[in-house]
Amino acid sequence: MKIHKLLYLYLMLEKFLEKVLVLSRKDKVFEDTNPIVRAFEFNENVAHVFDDMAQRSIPHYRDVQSMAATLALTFYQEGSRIYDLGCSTGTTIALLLNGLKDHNLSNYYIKGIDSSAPMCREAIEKISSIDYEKDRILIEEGDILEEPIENASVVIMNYTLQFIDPLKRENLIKKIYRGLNHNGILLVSDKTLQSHTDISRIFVDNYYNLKRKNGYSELEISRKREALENVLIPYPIREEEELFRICGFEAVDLFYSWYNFSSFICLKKGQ
Ligand SMILES: C[S@@+](CC[C@H](N)C(=O)[O-])C[C@H]1O[C@@H](n2cnc3c(N)ncnc32)[C@H](O)[C@@H]1O
Ligand SMILES: O=C(O)C(=O)C[C@]1(C(=O)O)C=C[C@@H](O)C=C1
Repeated sequence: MKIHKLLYLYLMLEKFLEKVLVLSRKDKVFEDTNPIVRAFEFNENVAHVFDDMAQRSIPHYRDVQSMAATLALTFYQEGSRIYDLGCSTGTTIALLLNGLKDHNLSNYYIKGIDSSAPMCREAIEKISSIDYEKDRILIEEGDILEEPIENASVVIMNYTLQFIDPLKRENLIKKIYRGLNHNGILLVSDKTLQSHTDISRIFVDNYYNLKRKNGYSELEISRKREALENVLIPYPIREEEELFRICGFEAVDLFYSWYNFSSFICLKKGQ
């Protein structure tokens, strides 16, 4: 066989394998071919397809990630720690790492914490393809309610606070406030409620339209809604802002908002 024919076959095979890999990582957790999930969990099945799930279920996921990384780099203090609480597959950490490298910052320490072992494995695999000093990043399987926060200039908690027992949220935010250096920030993204139920309903309708547009069926949408009941507990935006304020943050603002999803920046002011 001629060499160019062999090369062509090789390229076709590579494309085919790429497609198989992408398809195997497609979120089918709530499809009718799979057993019903009663209560949503970040288990092996979810971790394996989480990147696809997040991109198709979280509005403007990539934009929020990149805005959070930009803000983190703006407030990062040389020699301090950056925490990613509920780091899942390490997407934010990978972005941060690339940003720190672009800015020639080398004296950093990043800690990603997640209570799901399969998520931690995915995160470790994702960042393994990036060149960095190994002792500058730690991905730890642990409970963010238990883990200490120390010498932090940036704490990121994207789409994680919504999964924490509401009775434990205040202590967690107070602990983060105490662990932050002055002029440090907490970035939080969550699904939120509006101040009036009529408006909340319309925003949720728009959210489900986005899921339909992103390829989820009615069955997948309703199965996931049921599985998330009492697992993901959203707060009204004003209440979430108030929570950050009563825990000490002197300045609280939105850095991103899309119908029923909001991203907050909370600043611990200087002395
Ligand atoms: C929606 S995902 C977060 C997504 C991720 N931050 C991102 O932006 O791609 C929520 C994560 O929080 C983790 N989680 C939930 N409760 C936790 C806890 N108490 N301690 C640590 N991780 C927790 C879950 O295992 C899950 O990986
Ligand atoms: O509320 C929903 O239906 C979602 O799918 C949202 C959401 C989230 O915001 O974390 C829930 C679980 C997954 O982690 C991805 C997206």
